[in-house]
Amino acid sequence: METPGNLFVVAAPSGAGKSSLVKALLELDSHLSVSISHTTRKPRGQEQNGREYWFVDESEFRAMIERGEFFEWAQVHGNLYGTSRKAIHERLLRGEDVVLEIDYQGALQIKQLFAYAVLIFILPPSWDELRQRLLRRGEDGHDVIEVRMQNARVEVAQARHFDFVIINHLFETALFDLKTVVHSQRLKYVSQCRNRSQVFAALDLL
Ligand SMILES: Nc1ncnc2c1ncn2[C@@H]1O[C@H](COP(=O)(O)OP(=O)(O)OP(=O)(O)O)[C@@H](O)[C@H]1O
Ligand SMILES: Nc1nc2c(ncn2[C@@H]2O[C@H](COP(=O)(O)O)[C@@H](O)[C@H]2O)c(=O)[nH]1
Repeated sequence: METPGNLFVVAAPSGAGKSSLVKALLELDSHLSVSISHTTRKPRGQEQNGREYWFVDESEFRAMIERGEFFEWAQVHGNLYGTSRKAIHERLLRGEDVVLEIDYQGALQIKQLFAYAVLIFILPPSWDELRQRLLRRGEDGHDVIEVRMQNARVEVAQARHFDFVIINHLFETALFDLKTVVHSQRLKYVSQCRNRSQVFAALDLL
């Protein structure tokens, strides 16, 4: 069996720029792929089923929970989101590196399962800039933005549980920081291999 690939988890308050950073990272790094989550949220304008998310209704999502199909799931901003086993298990087993773009609750669940996962938290430079980014993105209405701004206070307080914190002020600087974290983890990879296979064996994932 290959040694399981690296698992990177990127979390941030909504609007801090994690999707933009991960997208730019994927364009630079062909060894990395992103996990597609399931959500009960309705698709935004250009979003497509199976590209940004697998969009499902609540009964389907809850049936997946019952069947134990998620590595992690959480309620975020009033909707359900989860990472299915199917989304990442095979790829990790093939030794591929995978990045999850999920909230802090999911990130902490993943760390419990995969101790070697690298948790990265993206911070906005200020509350004001966070609100401006949500407004400029133009995808969410006023009420949704207010909920996300309130939740951001709770989310940012969790940054201390993460392995790395990156401030996304200048986009190119933050992208450089993210690339550096990914590369440094790959350098550590060899010493962790045995431990990693043991984690997979303990979870009956082999
Ligand atoms: N460094 C930056 N400076 C200015 N604008 C930025 C920066 N990074 C991202 N943005 C912009 O901020 C907006 C929010 O970014 P993005 O959608 O990537 O956030 P997110 O954290 O993934 O949010 P969500 O969790 O809601 O998906 C986008 O319009 C993006 O272009
Ligand atoms: N715990 C999980 N959180 C997830 C997952 N996929 C996305 N998310 C987080 O939800 C919010 C809102 O996302 P949006 O696309 O509606 O703006 C954001 O923090 C995402 O990171 C998941 O599978 N599990």
